[in-house]
Amino acid sequence: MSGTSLDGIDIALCKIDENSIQTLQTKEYPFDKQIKEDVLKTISNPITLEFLGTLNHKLALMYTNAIKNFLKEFEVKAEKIIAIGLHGQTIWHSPNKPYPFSMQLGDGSFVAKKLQIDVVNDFRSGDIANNGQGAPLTPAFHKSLFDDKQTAVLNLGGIANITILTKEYLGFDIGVANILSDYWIQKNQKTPFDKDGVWAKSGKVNEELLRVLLDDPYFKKLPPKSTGREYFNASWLEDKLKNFSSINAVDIQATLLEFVSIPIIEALKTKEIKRLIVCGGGAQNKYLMEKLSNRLNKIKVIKSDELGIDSNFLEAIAFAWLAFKRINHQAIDLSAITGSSKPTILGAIHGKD
Ligand SMILES: Nc1ncnc2c1ncn2[C@@H]1O[C@H](COP(=O)(O)OP(=O)(O)OP(=O)(O)O)[C@@H](O)[C@H]1O
Ligand SMILES: CC(=O)N[C@H]1[C@@H]2OC[C@@H](O2)[C@@H](O)[C@@H]1O[C@H](C)C(=O)O
Repeated sequence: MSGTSLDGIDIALCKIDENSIQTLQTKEYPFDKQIKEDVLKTISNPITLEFLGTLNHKLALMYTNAIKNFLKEFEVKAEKIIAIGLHGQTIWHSPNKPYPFSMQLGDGSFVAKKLQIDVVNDFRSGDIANNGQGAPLTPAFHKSLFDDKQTAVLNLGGIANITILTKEYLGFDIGVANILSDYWIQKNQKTPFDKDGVWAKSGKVNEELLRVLLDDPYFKKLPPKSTGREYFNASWLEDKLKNFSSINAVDIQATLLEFVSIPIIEALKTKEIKRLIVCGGGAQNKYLMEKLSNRLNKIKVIKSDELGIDSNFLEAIAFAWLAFKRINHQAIDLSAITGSSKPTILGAIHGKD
């Protein structure tokens, strides 16, 4: 799994059967800096088809090398692995246009042939073909793990997505998690992210800017809805900041963190939920977790680690599960989440031979 944060490649080795999933090993590998630049360039600039094809290959090579290292380090033979669930790198997600699509790069055939392991990728196109958003897909996995009717699961990656498991089953992309605060701290403090939310905590929320950020039409849309870096990105933020040149950088960071938490609180306030299980890198942000706990005072906010699932790897584990579903020809019903018209077998198989 490599997600919208472009911060690493998460690998999870899982043993899965119909009724259980066991995670045997996990490890994060670095995301190549030049490839990260190429992905960002692809999202924000016109590029040639040659550039796109080359990036498709470079990502495949990076994933192949990471998996090779993983197998070596944990002494796992390729022939022991039934399949790799390869999310790929989302470069454009456009589910609402007349010709909808979601594009993930990282050539699956290349990875399968080089590693001699079957690969499942392109998990989102089938859902979109059946009139769904193509995202988020992990709610189906959250439901299989935690379905006790009083739970919500929150992923705080680059984008934030929620799964609500009450009498109603709901899931959608809430909005931004770390994309904008990562950008802002990289620009102003030259560090990759705001560790534990310390910088945001030292600033003061600017209510006027907050109102402008929250005024974006995405927050007024009803689910099913999904979004990504092609919408919430550096240009989006810089555009909103045009009339706020006098605010201190640290106060902008504080406002961005508040901007992350408010739509989460809004999404949960009318729901009958007793616990919120948080995963994704943002679960490590102590200040954000503190804020959520304080504001959602009737809801117990925990990290998925407390339930035995490493919060940094829950998405990677989900894609192993999705690959299991594809290999076993099992359709997944995401109609309540993505708005798809029927249960769909998600993913494309690239054989090792
Ligand atoms: N200790 C920490 N304190 C604050 N933030 C953290 C910490 N550790 C990680 N993060 C944040 O988590 C981000 C990475 O999250 P994650 O790996 O879940 O994203 P992703 O999977 O790429 O995104 P998505 O789920 O949108 O595809 C980092 O970019 C950083 O902002
Ligand atoms: C198009 C795309 O890559 N979407 C990601 C992104 O990252 C978080 C959120 O936006 C979610 O919708 C999705 O990822 C997870 C794995 C999902 O499909 O559930």
